[in-house]
Amino acid sequence: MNAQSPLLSVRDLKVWFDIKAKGAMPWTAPDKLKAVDGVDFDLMPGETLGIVGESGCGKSTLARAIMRMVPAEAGTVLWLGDDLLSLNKQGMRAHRKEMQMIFQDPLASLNPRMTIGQIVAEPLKTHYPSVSKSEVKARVREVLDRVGILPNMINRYPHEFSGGQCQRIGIARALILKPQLIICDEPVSALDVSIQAQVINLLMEIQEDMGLSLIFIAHDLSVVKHISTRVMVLYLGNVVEISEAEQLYRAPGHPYTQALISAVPIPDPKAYADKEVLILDADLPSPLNPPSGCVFRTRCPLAKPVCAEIKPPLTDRGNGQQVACHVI
Ligand SMILES: Nc1ncnc2c1ncn2[C@@H]1O[C@H](COP(=O)(O)OP(=O)(O)OP(=O)(O)O)[C@@H](O)[C@H]1O
Repeated sequence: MNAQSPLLSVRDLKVWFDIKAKGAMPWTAPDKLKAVDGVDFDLMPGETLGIVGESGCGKSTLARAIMRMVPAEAGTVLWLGDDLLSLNKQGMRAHRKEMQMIFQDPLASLNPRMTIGQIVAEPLKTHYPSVSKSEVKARVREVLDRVGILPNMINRYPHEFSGGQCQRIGIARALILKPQLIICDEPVSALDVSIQAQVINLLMEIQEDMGLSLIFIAHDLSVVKHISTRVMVLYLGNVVEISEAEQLYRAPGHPYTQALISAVPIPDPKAYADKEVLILDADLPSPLNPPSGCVFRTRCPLAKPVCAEIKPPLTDRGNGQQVACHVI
């Protein structure tokens, strides 16, 4: 067990969006779309937490709520002891430089009218306006070099780079403020498989060199396996499992994690004959009207009556595994 204090502690975080039904009268109250509905987790210094789950389960919304890019309905986000959700703009600004984010579409996240030198320098200039021009230039060259972009490219524009290079530039922009946490929201989903591995290896090297913590969001379980210390599985805005990565892949606890793991392709085609693939038959319910009790129960092959009545709490099962399930 790690005796250090967490860098980040998220407790009962809820992000609900107001949605007006089509054709609803102006005076009718909006429905609540529960994108994130009571998420708890800790992130330790130097740890990489993978977050996985189907499209629409709330991964990006969770990341954006931590960064205060969307407002939370309830909960706390303790960052080095301060609750980010109760800070004013100025208080939040002081912490923003400690936590950075990189996004899925590398080209779209870079301003097309700025050179890559200007893009990478911008956060440094914004947070430290008194830093000299020569110091900014030196830092920009240093971080570009660190991510494998030649410093003589500094005056080029984003469209002159490939997707993988644009993601490296995004990483350099995140690194220039020497953050303690980088939240990576599907950073490799838009890249070719061969380039994905290069970007993941780069993130792992940087993480180790700088002692950074990473939150790494992906659809693909095989992507997070390589990079994560622990993996958190989300389903309809709820955490169903948080486990040490090795444990999660070897012996997934929650029936939903078991289904996700069973669907991961394996390199040896002969092994497919013995591989049992669990198919989730019913459709993903709407977060506008989530099932009562356990949100997974409508697709769960093991569901019992209690699952419709009581939401199962996330409980420690030993071996670094926490699972929210009445049955397992
Ligand atoms: N600004 C918004 N207004 C209304 N609903 C939203 C908003 N942002 C997200 N949602 C809804 O919240 C739910 C969670 O979305 P989110 O993008 O966080 O999921 P995700 O797991 O990141 O999905 P993906 O893997 O496709 O990116 C979805 O039902 C989505 O439609």
